Amino acid sequence: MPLLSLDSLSLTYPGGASPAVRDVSLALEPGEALALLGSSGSGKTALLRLVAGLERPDTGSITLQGRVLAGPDAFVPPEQRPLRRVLHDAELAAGLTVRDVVMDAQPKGEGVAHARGLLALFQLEDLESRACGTLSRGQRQRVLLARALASGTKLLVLDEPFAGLDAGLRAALLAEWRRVLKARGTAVLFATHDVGDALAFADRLVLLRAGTVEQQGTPEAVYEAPRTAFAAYFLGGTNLLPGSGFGRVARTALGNLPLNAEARGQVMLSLRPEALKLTPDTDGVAVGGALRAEVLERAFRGAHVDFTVSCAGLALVVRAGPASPLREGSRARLEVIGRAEVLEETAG
Ligand SMILES: Nc1ncnc2c1ncn2[C@@H]1O[C@H](COP(=O)(O)OP(=O)(O)OP(=O)(O)O)[C@@H](O)[C@H]1O
Repeated sequence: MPLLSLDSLSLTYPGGASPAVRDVSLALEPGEALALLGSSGSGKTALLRLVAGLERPDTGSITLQGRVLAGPDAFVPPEQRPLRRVLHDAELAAGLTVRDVVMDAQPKGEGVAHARGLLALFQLEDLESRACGTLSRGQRQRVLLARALASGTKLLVLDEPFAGLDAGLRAALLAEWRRVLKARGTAVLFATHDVGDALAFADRLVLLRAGTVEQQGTPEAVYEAPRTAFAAYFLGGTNLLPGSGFGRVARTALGNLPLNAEARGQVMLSLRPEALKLTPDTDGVAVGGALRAEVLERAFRGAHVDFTVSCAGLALVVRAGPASPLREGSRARLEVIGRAEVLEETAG
């Protein structure tokens, strides 16, 4: 049985032109980390507020551990819901020390060793005697997370939990925190607009668009088989390419391409930037299955470079290693080295 289930939830804010949440259904298993992923205004916070009991749904129901928290005939107020939340309005008493905040949130009987373990997890040991009012935003966020986890709750509801944490700390914290949540069997429902955080931290993700579920599944499943162009673009960018499917292959402007699924007739394909390979074309002679291309733009992104190239009448984004010698105006050879993903929609 799922720990938490949302069934056909809808919410329109008073004065709202359109619903913030429309007919959303999802389930969270015990110990699972589920990301609500979406751009600004897609309904992530509204969904978390519904689960926390800070909003009442217009229709639909919310069930936690078999108990209906919200529905046509039920509404459990926020303070009686067996979950911990860290939303944007979360506050910390300015005068309390970091250690006291975490100690106060622990179940009775847990001692200072338990609190220190949590402080260490969130790299707060050096700050344990500091008053909360003197902390930076990122430090406060870590205290809020430690406090939420201290209670031993089975469900955490978190809005942008990693916002305000710098990249190094974020990567270390994400991995370590995930390990601890798994060991404790704590489930997390968290909102993020950051694809990297969702892919790294979540067991499953729910992609939201204008209050509705665009697609849900494991990060791998959604990344490898996006159903729509929106999903493909949101999860890491892509190239859209029309084609004509005949089984596991489609005829396209780039030649016959292998597909991730069966397709017949006109199809729209998503071809990831990493499914394409560029090599410098020094002698102007096309070899093998390579196509001629010209580099229009080069965007250096640290770990990789994104090239926009012109090829076969298309503008394509191709990802390459940071050491690639290609520059704007370079001639190149382009090869397709990965599979194209078949989208459900036929228009881009
Ligand atoms: N109190 C409110 N009154 C009216 N409309 C609201 C209210 N709060 C949010 N909305 C609207 O509901 C929709 C969903 O908002 P929500 O805060 O859930 O988005 P979000 O995905 O969390 O965005 P962000 O990433 O910017 O926080 C938006 O169109 C927003 O303008």
